[in-house]
Amino acid sequence: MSDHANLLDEIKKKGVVHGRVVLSSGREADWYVDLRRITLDGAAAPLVGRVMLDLTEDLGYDAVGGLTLGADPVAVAMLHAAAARGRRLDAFVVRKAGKAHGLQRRIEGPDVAGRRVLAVEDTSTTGGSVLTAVEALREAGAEIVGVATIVDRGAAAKIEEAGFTYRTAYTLTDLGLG
Ligand SMILES: O=P(O)(O)OC[C@H]1O[C@H](OP(=O)(O)OP(=O)(O)O)[C@H](O)[C@@H]1O
Ligand SMILES: O=C(O)c1cc(=O)[nH]c(=O)[nH]1
Repeated sequence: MSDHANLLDEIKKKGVVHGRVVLSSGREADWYVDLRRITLDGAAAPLVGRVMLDLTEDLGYDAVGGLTLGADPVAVAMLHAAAARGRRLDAFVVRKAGKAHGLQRRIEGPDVAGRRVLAVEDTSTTGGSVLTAVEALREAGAEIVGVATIVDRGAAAKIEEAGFTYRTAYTLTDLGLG
């Protein structure tokens, strides 16, 4: 089976949780896609790196990251998958709020100013989190080549309306939830 098919199996097996939940936006839902159980899973995380690289390879970027925490292991998986392919890819972490001590950086990691970057998320429902990351990246002087998620939970229109190229590895229909 392909990496894409294997990762879909892993998400269905380990990531989908049924039950009443409150989402990041404050909305309520009857199921949750817990992608941390995928991006931090020793078998699934390497698939995440390769699938997300394959999905976005044509966009031409040399740094990847997004709003902590969901985006962090996605970006790190991509960094390692790229290294395994002989390609240099840096990662960064966008803090939810600026830090008051130390170097007081909002975006941690190698500098993004003037670089072509990809903004990632594990999943996106309203697009609010990833668009917050994109705003911080723009303020820091990065050029955002696109936005990519593992699972789109309904944010595609909002992200595209904001003017970004948007890619997702899986839709809710792929997961049997659409
Ligand atoms: O598209 P949105 O409506 O913004 O929702 C999606 C966000 O929700 C989850 O993170 P969460 O806010 O739970 O925070 P965490 O990553 O710190 O756990 C997920 O990782 C996305 O970042
Ligand atoms: O909208 C969210 O907060 C959200 C939905 C979901 O399915 N998974 C997740 O991690 N966050």
